[in-house]
Amino acid sequence: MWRRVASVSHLFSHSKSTKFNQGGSTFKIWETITSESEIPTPSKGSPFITFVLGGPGSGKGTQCAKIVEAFGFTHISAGDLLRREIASGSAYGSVILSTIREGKIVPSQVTVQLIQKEMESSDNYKFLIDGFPRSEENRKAFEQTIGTEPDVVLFFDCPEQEMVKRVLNRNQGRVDDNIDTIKKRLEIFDELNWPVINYYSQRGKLHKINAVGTVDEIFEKVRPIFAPLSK
Ligand SMILES: Nc1ncnc2c1ncn2[C@@H]1O[C@H](COP(=O)(O)OP(=O)(O)O)[C@@H](O)[C@H]1O
Ligand SMILES: Nc1ccn([C@H]2C[C@H](O)[C@@H](COP(=O)(O)OP(=O)(O)O)O2)c(=O)n1
Ligand SMILES: [Mg+2]
Repeated sequence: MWRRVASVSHLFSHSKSTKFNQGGSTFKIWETITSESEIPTPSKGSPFITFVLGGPGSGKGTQCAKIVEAFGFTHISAGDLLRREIASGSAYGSVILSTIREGKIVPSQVTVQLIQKEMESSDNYKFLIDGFPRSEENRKAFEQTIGTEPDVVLFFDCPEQEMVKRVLNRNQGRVDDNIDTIKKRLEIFDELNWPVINYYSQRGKLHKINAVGTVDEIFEKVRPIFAPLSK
């Protein structure tokens, strides 16, 4: 079991918006991306954290379900937590809903606090954090609040055309699964996610996976990454 001692209940009351400052650069430095990083050995005294990155419809959630089944992780989907917050009628629900509908990113303080609550209430120590961090602001807020970096970062690399096709066929009644919002989400992904991908690539933590193929074919590329872990 993993529990963090410090409280972050101050986050909402002290939260302030932070402007993204990417300077227009997209950091598409493929040469630095490795898929052969060694994964550290997990220990039950500290959390073992995997971030799962990829554009909308790249198959993050689908592959997370397979990883949970095979390797016993707890799946924390940032998008699911935000949708749950909307459905619960929380004070932040309407802001979260309009942000998601516009294809934008919810302020990091909100998302990180929801993730932290999930981690703290889990008896597991192996976490898959899906759809997070989506920006450098997300990444830094997690590090500052949780006080740790991920052990492994997966990046599902999928062509835009394929992502659009999958999202339009997803059929889960999501407010952001329509062509207008998808276009905005892809633009924001391109602008804000690449710096995060580049950051973890440089730190030797990134595993880039070609996300085209059947679900099982893709999982066979994921499996060896976690093979050193037992369930
Ligand atoms: N390899 C795949 N090939 C075709 N469709 C897929 C594949 N993986 C997932 N899907 C489908 O594409 C849609 C998006 O997948 P999902 O896992 O929700 O992606 P993400 O979480 O990255 O947005 C879902 O309807 C899912 O069933
Ligand atoms: N770190 C995050 C994750 C999701 N969100 C918001 C914005 C995203 O477009 C929506 C949906 O995210 P989700 O991960 O469920 O979306 P996909 O599975 O990639 O299609 O939630 C966010 O603001 N910050
Ligand atoms: Mg998803």
